[in-house]
Amino acid sequence: MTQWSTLSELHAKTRDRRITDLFDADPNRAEDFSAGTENMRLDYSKTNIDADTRAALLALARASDLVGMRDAMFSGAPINDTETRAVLHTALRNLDGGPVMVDGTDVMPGVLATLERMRAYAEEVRASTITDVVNIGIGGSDLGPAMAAQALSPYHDGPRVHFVSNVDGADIADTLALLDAKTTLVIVASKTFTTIETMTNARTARAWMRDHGGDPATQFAALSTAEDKTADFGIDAARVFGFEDWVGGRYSVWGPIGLSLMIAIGPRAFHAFLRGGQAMDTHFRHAEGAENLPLMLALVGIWHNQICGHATRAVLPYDERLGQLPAYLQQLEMESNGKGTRRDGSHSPRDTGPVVWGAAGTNGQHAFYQLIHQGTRVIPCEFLVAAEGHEPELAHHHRLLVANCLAQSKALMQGRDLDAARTIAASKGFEGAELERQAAHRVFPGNRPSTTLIYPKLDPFTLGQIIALYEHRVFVEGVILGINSFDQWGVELGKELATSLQPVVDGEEESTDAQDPSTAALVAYLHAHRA
Ligand SMILES: O=P(O)(O)OC[C@H]1O[C@H](O)[C@H](O)[C@@H](O)[C@@H]1O
Repeated sequence: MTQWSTLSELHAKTRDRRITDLFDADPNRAEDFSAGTENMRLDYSKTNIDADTRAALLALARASDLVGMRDAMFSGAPINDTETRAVLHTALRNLDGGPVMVDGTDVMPGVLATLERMRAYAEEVRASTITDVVNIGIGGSDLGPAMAAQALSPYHDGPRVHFVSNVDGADIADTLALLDAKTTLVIVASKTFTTIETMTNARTARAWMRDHGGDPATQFAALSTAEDKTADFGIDAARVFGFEDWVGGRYSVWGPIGLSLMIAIGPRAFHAFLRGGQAMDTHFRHAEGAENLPLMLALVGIWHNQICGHATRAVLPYDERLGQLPAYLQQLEMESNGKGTRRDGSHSPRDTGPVVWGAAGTNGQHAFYQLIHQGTRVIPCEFLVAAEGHEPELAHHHRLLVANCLAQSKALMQGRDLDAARTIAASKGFEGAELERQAAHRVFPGNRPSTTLIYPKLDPFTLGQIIALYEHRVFVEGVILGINSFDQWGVELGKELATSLQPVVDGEEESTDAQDPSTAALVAYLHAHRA
């Protein structure tokens, strides 16, 4: 019997049991079903996982050759095997970890030299008259630094940073409207330096700077693997920060793509951020079985998605400054593991990466938690919360925030039964059939699973740990599912069709028979309704 069928059988046997009964049976459950590093704790005790399930999940990981794949990744083997590339974002934070070989060459001297150039340039910008930095990029060249810049706003002591990603002119127009071209630095962030949204925004920013008294020759920098293309754009090599194709876009915040973050928080804090990522790498490589945080987070994910069949997972940071974490994780998780084809070319026999969504608490409570508590679908929830905030004078806010976070996972687990609902309805003065009807609306099924990641404070080191934790979680899930988590062929078709549709939308080419009738009708509407 395979590990998958063992797990399905365990699920069939245990699906109706209450999580609260597991706590009654094991007074030590909260400890037994938590994993941690020295400063961070992942509590997965409020799930339906028991010792047998966990053992079967760990056996599944072992049978997937997780250790072999993990070692292959860290050692620079070309595990991105549809693009024949190594996967070495971990090298960007391998500050004192020794050589990392790709094709017989140690990449660490180059990584450290680029980091030193970034440091020197960041210091130069921070000491200059630059007041604002605009990072123009999209996808992995935007979501990481934008999320991290918001997460670490208490550490900002440099110029203000802004992020422009959307090709919708509204994005760049609204951003530039606030800025002085003479004191603005534009950073064009694009791994390929061909992405149409980014290049369009970069050209618009360049024209704006010229027209408003700035100097694009000195006030533009570039972050890219394509240094020839940055030269063609007219950016001096002194302000080009390169990286190699073994850094995937959605894994790139640790290197040059993090330059805007480094300018905002300073090289020391950026260094602490890298140290946090490195600490999680060390933990991931050495912590055994159930002690291993990324492994356990991944196995909880596999249990909920592939075994229990819950199609989505909600990421719910009770940390306002992690408000962009769900969007960041949407790319990290869904672009990495949202694939139906396995490494060997076969179709996956089971569902792969789940839909990831969410928003910062407590705001979500007043919007979509209704469905999480009483809807017909079960949505595993992943809570994140810090023991301490950054505003000591507002510690009472933080205590309220934490109380809400803990209350939600407790409510999801415990629910409220019909008797309790009847008591509430009776207290409102309802009687008879109306009492029964009113009570039915006040029942919470409960038994809804959640995890809680708790950490001391959202400082640069901790943020580094959190991001690396999720990166390795995605890696583990990908290995278990047999997926290459490091390519993204699914974004190609839309890009190609956008290129061929552009002249039709522009009106330079007729909409031909090659166009499906729906698209042709939409194009006709566009042409009829624009000035
Ligand atoms: O950094 P760039 O080359 O501009 O790419 C930006 C983004 O666009 C692509 O479509 C990919 O789906 C993303 O993985 C990537 O992060």
